Amino acid sequence: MPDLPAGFLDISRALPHNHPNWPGDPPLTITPGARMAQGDSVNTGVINTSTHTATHVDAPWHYADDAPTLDQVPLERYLGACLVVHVPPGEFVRAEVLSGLPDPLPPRLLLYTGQPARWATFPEDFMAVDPAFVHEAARRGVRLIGTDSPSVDPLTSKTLDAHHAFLDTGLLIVEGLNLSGVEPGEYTLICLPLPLSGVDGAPARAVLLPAGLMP
Ligand SMILES: N[C@@H](CC(=O)c1ccccc1NC=O)C(=O)O
Ligand SMILES: [Zn+2]
Ligand SMILES: [Zn+2]
Repeated sequence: MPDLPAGFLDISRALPHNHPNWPGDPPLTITPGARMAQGDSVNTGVINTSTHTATHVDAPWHYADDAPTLDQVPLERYLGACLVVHVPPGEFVRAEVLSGLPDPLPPRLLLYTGQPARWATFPEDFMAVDPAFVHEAARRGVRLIGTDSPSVDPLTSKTLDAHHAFLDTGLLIVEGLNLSGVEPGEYTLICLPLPLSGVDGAPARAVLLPAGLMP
């Protein structure tokens, strides 16, 4: 029984107990609740997670105290035409990656930087995004950028220059995608953050559909 209909791709990271998170953030935990084996009428569980676990979206409030929380971001921003781009190795995703790509670009850009499908430990060595890339993508019509990295800024950044470029341009961020095995090209993105209110972001289930299946 296939997980998804033909042509659909799950680009979400699996969420096992103790999934590693950003240094200082607790890992995802899934702990038992009720157990039928102990006489309860049902089995239940309790999930404890960072808003930034694995595949997740950042609301602008994550990086600006006067910016929208997740419930204030229209869901349609996470749904529709996108372009998956394979990025050459390096420390930062640079604007040169966009040369040779269509102008205007599709409204959503998903960056595959080579991150594996599973993080056994937190990937401290990941590609961040150069703020100039964000500005050039915005100039060419992009409204959302997703990455397989756990952040658009380097692990040790205190100034969060990339996040602030997203704030300045109004682009949205998806981090921790699982783009391993996804061919470059045009698709339709369905990215559904948990409907939490008053938060800085949320874990999301993201899939790709063949291009054109949605307006
Ligand atoms: N995925 C997050 C990582 C992050 O910034 C973060 C996550 C949890 C706790 C602290 C964080 N950042 C800096 O302290 C992000 O880049 O948006
Ligand atoms: Zn994040
Ligand atoms: Zn972020």
